[in-house]
Amino acid sequence: MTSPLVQLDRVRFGYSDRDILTDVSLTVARGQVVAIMGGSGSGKTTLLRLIGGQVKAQSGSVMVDGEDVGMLSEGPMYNMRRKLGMLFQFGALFTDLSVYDNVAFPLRERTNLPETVIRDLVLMKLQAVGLRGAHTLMPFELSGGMARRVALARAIALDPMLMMYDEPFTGLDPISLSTIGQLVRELNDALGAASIIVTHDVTESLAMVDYVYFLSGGRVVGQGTPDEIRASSEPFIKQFINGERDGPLPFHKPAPDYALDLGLAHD
Ligand SMILES: Nc1ncnc2c1ncn2[C@@H]1O[C@H](COP(=O)(O)OP(=O)(O)OP(=O)(O)O)[C@@H](O)[C@H]1O
Repeated sequence: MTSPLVQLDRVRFGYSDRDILTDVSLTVARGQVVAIMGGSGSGKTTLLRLIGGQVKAQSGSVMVDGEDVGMLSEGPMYNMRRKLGMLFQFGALFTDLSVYDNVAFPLRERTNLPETVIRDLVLMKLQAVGLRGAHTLMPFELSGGMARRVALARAIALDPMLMMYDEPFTGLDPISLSTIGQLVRELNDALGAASIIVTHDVTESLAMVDYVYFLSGGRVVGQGTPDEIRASSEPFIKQFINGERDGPLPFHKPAPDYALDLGLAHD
């Protein structure tokens, strides 16, 4: 059996004295699309940053394509990052560059390919997201959904082996949202890559991912295939799936007594 493309083993990470992830283990196999879900501030984006090598685990290991990301020196780290594609919620396009030049940007920055080859690659990537016909447009001429698709074409320009998406569905109308969801799946399969999606969008992601991890309190508190997740009786997973405001994940952050805080309490 080949080793997983991404493997986190008992990872602990915190900012200064505050632990964000206390003990996280997960794997992403080649070909898989995996969703990471969890409440706000549960450390989902931090997890992507650990995989991308922007931050280092304080204990445990983060392996990507057989390499321990926390141990890489500058050169090997650069080479590893070159194999990653990232698309963030506000991964804005360069507003003064055309759609074409936005997608060409990483190819010009990171390769020595001649312009004729870059042209073919840009048009192929735009074709893959259905926007070859929009290559002369400027970002201000695009709808939100189109802009997201161009950003997606730019993120896959270098044929990454691992795509990471942070809230790719946020702020999109239902049609654009499902288009992006299907594209994430199609591009993953066409590239022979693996993809990790951080999302709150349960319905959309269960329709297109292979596996889901739920994060809470610095740990993985639930995991499974979409069918297993839908059938789960775990209170945390049910709260998430049903969009219940209160449950194991409390709506209220711990706070002083309300009446006391409002100055209404009497002795
Ligand atoms: N650079 C930083 N320095 C200190 N604390 C940080 C830093 N970045 C994030 N945090 C804190 O770490 C915690 C986890 O943040 P993270 O962005 O990983 O959560 P998240 O699950 O992605 O949240 P959301 O769904 O709200 O985006 C948050 O409480 C956040 O305030």
